[in-house]
Amino acid sequence: MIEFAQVCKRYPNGQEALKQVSFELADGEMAFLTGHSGAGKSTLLKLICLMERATSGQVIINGRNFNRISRRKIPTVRRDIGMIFQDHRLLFDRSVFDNVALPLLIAGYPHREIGRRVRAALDKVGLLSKEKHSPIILSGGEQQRVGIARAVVNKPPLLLADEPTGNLDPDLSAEIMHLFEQFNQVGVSLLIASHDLSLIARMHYRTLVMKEGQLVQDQEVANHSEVSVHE
Ligand SMILES: Nc1ncnc2c1ncn2[C@@H]1O[C@H](COP(=O)(O)OP(=O)(O)OP(=O)(O)O)[C@@H](O)[C@H]1O
Repeated sequence: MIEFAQVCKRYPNGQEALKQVSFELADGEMAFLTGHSGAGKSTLLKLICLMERATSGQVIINGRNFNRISRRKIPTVRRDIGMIFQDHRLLFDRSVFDNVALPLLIAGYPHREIGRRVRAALDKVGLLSKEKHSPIILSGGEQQRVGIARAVVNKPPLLLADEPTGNLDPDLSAEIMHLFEQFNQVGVSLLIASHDLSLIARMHYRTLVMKEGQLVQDQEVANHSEVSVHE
């Protein structure tokens, strides 16, 4: 699903955010990405959703070489990737329904199909009864769930989350993680960037650790082995 081979990212100001990063995430796998602030987690996710381009190396997502995707094709490619942010980036002057419908409107889905899919997504995150509300009156956890419904509404095979529980208390964070696990159980691949080491430890999933732009540890949970990438 995700393949990084010797990926480097240097921003125009000279900052080297990723240095020779290589890893693979299999179809249907769920993994965490962690590391200190500035380690390169967001940059890595941005390369996967084509918000940024690699300076060198290969980024291959779902069999497609992202180095070769033209600007014109970016919106089409992004439809296969759901993105969840810490600040959820909801439109407060639109209803919950309209926020979740946005990706489908942009993709040109027919009206009736939009209604059906939005309600299915809201049902999955437990917010069907709030479709007419403005997100501004919802709690932080509910707002995050609206963001998740928006990310999954067109059923992408891959979900990326950047600090999805950053503003939430432990119970709400666990709820959001449980939702992610449910998507994973039906075959969705997930890569979740998080600072929350205690939450990650409780979850027992593969964890990629970044430090100063390098992938320094790839901790597989299945066999409890720890692989040090850079000795
Ligand atoms: N658009 C940009 N232009 C220049 N430098 C950038 C840009 N975006 C990020 N950086 C730098 O690249 C490095 C990696 O940043 P990145 O946001 O990927 O880290 P992060 O691990 O996600 O950090 P945090 O946990 O604080 O979000 C940092 O030194 C950051 O200052």
